[in-house]
Order: sequence, then C-alpha cells, then structure tokens
Amino acid sequence: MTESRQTQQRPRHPHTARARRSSPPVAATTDNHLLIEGARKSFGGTEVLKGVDLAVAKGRTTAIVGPSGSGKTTLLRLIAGFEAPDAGTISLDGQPVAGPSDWVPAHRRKVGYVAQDGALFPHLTVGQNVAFGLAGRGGKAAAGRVAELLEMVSMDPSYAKRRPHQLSGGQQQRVALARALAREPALMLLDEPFSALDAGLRVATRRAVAATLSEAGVTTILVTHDQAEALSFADQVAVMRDGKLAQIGNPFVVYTRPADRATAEFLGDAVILEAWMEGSLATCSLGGIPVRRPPVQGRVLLMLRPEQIRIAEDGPIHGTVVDTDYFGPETTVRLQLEPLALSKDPHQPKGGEIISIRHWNAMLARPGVRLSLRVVGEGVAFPFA
Ligand SMILES: Nc1ncnc2c1ncn2[C@@H]1O[C@H](COP(=O)(O)OP(=O)(O)OP(=O)(O)O)[C@@H](O)[C@H]1O
Repeated sequence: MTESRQTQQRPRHPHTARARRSSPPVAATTDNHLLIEGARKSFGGTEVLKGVDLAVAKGRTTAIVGPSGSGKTTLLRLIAGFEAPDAGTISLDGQPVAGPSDWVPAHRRKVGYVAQDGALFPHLTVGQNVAFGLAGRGGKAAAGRVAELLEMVSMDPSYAKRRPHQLSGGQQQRVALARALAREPALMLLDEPFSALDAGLRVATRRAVAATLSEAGVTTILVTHDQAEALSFADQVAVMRDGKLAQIGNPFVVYTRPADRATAEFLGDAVILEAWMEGSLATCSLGGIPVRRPPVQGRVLLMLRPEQIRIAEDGPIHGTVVDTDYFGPETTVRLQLEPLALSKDPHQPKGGEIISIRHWNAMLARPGVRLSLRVVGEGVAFPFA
C-alpha cells in the first residue's frame, strides 16, 4: 500500500465521535517522542495486540522484532495513524494522537512510513516520486530539494530521470526513503524495508539508511523479523510475541540476558541445559556456571550462547564430536556431553545432552574426537517449564 493512499484512508476509529474532548494525563516531563500505553487491537474477534506499552526517546532507533503474525505491522500502523487502537493511548511529543478521547489523523502526525516493497509509483520518474512528498513546492525549488534528498540517501541526482523499474531493489528502497524524508517527518517507521534485498545489498542499504536518519535526527522504528538486523540497527530492541512485547532493552542486554526461553531462542542460537541452581551457581553438564540474579533455586533451565563455549586444551569439561556443519567462516560442531554423577533426586540434571557450538577451524573437529571445553561468562537461568 502506498504512503499517499494510507494517509488519505479513513481509519476505523471506534472513538472518532468522542474525539478531542479531553486528553488523558501524559508524562510531559520526559524526552519521549513516542509513548504507547496499553494499546489493544482486534480484527474480527481476534485480538492481535494484547496491551502494548512502549516508549521511544527522541532521535533514537528502536527495532521491533518478532515472529510472523505477532502484530508488528499492526503496531506500526497504529503509530502511523492508519488504524486506531481499540483501547490504550498513543502520544507523540507528549500529545495524545490516539486514545479514548483523542484522534489525530495520519497526515498530521509528522510520521513517515516506508513499506516492505518501497511502493514507488511505477509510472512516475524517481524525481517525481520524491517530489510527491514535497507538498506545495514546485519548479526549481522542488528540483533542488529532490536532488538534495537523493544525495541524502547516497544516490546521484542524475537518477531523478529514471523510472523505478530501471533501479535495483536497494536503490528503489532508498528512493522510497527519500520520498518519505521529503515530508520532513519527525518519526520514521520502516516496515521490513530491507527484506527483499540480497544479503550484501541489505547490509549496505541498512547502513546507508541508518546513517541518513541519524544525521537528520529522525526518531526511527524499524520492524523486522531478522534478529541480526534488529540487534545491529537499533539502540533499543523490542521483542514482540503473540501481541505483547516480551522484552524491551538495549541489544546487548536482550541478547545476553533474554527474559525467557522463547526470546532467547528467537534472538539467536542458544544452548539450553537442565541445571541445578544453588545460590548463584548452576550445576549442569558444562560444570558450575555462574548466574546473575537466578529467578529460582533448584531445578532450572540454563541458557548459554554457543560462542561462550570454547574449545580449550586445558578445559575442564569434555564432549565428543557427533557431527559438524561447515559454513565458511565457522563450523557448527555438535557435541555429546558427558553424563553427570547419578543422584537419587529425580529432579537433579542427568547431563549427557547434545549441544551445538561453533569453531573457526573445520579441521579440528572430526566425528568421534573428544574435545576439552571451557565456558566463559555467565549463564541465564529460566524456571524449569
Ligand atoms: N486488517 C486486518 N484484518 C484482519 N486481520 C488482520 C489485519 N491486519 C492484520 N491482521 C492479522 O493480525 C495478525 C498480525 O498481523 P501483523 O501483520 O501485525 O503481524 P506481523 O508481526 O507484522 O507479521 P509479519 O512479520 O508476517 O509481517 C495476523 O494474524 C494478521 O492476519
């Protein structure tokens, strides 16, 4: 769907008749650009957003990541004003724009939106596409601004004469961004804009877009189902699952200290072992692993990232190579760990799991070889499910 069609579209807002009577109190003292409180949205009796709270600081970058169908695009459309929440409030710069008694239409929110496919007008030139965002300007002023905007997205102004089909996928995305920037949005919403691009172009386009938005001081929200993209792009990552935000935090924190097992597994490869928690030490088939703030004592599931498990000659733990999977810079090595000494307590971990780690040297790990291992850093414990 194109940006223009979306902004003209009349949203289904259940409170329009009551709009603009009174405003709920909103924390005006913070530097939040966007504040969402208790947002809910259903389609045809199915609740898609089940109470979302999210704060985004001015000029910062947030990635909303989550599995397909978890509600990411729906949340973005509520922020843009293409849909209205059934409950909850959305505020921009401390002003409520959607809520029980407030409604500000999409075109008055100073919000830019770049869709997955860029949605350029195929019958217009690149220049005309970008100029479409320059309401009220014409002639030389518009041409000059179009050239500036194209330069801003690292494209030569000579591209203005081309048509979208004469551009690569990455160039089309950058033109879509230039068109959205033409409106001078304070908040830019990017809905999986890089997903159609191949790996190399994807990284280059993502960097160019991030640099452009950061230089322009635009607050940015990126929706993606690619965890690596979310972790590298954003100051803040919000993990969406089943219509709720399961965790919000800086990329390092959500990756190293995920709130639950599903989040851990969604954000990257995870080694999960049964363990026994005593104090701040979890005993498992990788030995005694320190855990910061264990949620419970006794039986737990311990999570480590594969890169925390190193092959080391003097390592105190042993595992036997089951098989390997070579993929260039690294090899995935599946290892059978050794069982733990039997305990009479059936809840105590038995050990002997098969885990996957990574190593740069494909020659080192052949099936049947016994390797010594060392664990670095802390683990994360989850209550045993
Ligand atoms: N206008 C609509 N009418 C009915 N159902 C809708 C509508 N928009 C979204 N949905 C449903 O809401 C759920 C969440 O959709 P949404 O597009 O927000 O998910 P998503 O996390 O962005 O998924 P993806 O990563 O696949 O794009 C889906 O089950 C979808 O079918």
